[in-house]
Amino acid sequence: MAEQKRYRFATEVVTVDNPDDPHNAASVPIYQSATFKQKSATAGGEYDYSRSGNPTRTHLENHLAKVMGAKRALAVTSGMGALDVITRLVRAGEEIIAGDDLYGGTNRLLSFLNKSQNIKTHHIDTTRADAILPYLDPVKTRLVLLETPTNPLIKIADIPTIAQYVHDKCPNALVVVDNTMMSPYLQRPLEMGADISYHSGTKYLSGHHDLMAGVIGTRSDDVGDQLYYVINATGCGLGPFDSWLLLRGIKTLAVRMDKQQASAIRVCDFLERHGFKVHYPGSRKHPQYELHKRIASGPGAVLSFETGDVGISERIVEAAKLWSISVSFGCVNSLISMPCRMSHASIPAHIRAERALPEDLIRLCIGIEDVEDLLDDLRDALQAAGAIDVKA
Ligand SMILES: Cc1ncc(COP(=O)(O)O)c(C=O)c1O
Ligand SMILES: N[C@@H](CCSC[C@H](N)C(=O)O)C(=O)O
Repeated sequence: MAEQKRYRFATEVVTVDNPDDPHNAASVPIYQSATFKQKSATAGGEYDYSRSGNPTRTHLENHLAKVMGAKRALAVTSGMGALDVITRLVRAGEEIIAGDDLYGGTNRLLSFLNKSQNIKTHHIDTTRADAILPYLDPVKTRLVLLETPTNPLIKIADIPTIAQYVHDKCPNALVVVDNTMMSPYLQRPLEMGADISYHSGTKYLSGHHDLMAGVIGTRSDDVGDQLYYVINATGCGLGPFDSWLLLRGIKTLAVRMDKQQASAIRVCDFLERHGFKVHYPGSRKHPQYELHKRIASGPGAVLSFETGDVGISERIVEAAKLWSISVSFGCVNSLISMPCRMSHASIPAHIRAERALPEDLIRLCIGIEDVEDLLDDLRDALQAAGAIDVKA
């Protein structure tokens, strides 16, 4: 059979294959059904029960596998659900290695696994690839979990080098990359040696903050089967309506990201010109600017910055009008937040301090509004909070 022609990402992501539809529906239908009838007691079809599989979810998963460059993709009810499924491949007594800057909910799940199942996580500085070497144990290490860029300090991990170290020393360990902040449009962990790449589909993949979803991609059939087993056993597969919404949302990923990223570069430049310390891999001042450029095709649209004073940061966030005060990112609307008070509040204050997470940090998620309006609103908020003097 002739090989199917592959197109560039922006074409592949908007082209959802649906060749078997009896009516040639242009949009994949929502199979809003819990059960599927059988022809006889013994002749089961492809689907019997939506926990085990649903045609809308299958379409989504096939499409995700294509755009992620995965052998198999699986869709579940949230990003945390995705990590829960992945960590169920770890047994009591085995170990995880993860970053020391990472999403608060991820930190919470790793702490829970430590307390409830004796699965210890070593938190290391993932900006230095060789920092992992002393912790790699061929018997104990089961998962190496990387966020890059990290949430919220936007630190970069060298995925290919770390994956090489792990696979050389620990053949049974899986390298897992949380690719939420970049999306498969900008960064492709499975092509750089990661075994599993996962996303909070709540963010860029869907793009509109109208659903919760988690997405897991793997380049191994065996790992895919193990993950599917957990999803069916625990019942966290994504429902048909949310699968449809995600399938619809993902079609515009490339255009959204191009626009959001272009505006984020402007916002970063604006903040740096006003003297703020900005964390953004699109800035030449970012200590890992070159590394990020090697492993990703763009800096994305999330940045954080420091003001030097928690009170000033609170005033900035509260003075913004166009930027909604909200957790999450990846939405078409622009968001502003204080991670230590919001998305990362579940990390105990003393651990935030140990890991040097600045309490005054403000995180911005840049949406698709007119960038001049975003800059005007940010300028007004900074001015109202006394963080800049535009007349000076
Ligand atoms: C980097 C990152 N990974 C995973 C998650 C978890 O995703 P969800 O909220 O969809 O469970 C989040 C945020 O929630 C996140 O910021
Ligand atoms: N109350 C939630 C907070 C979710 S934060 C969502 C997102 N990942 C972000 O970084 O903003 C919780 O406790 O999990």
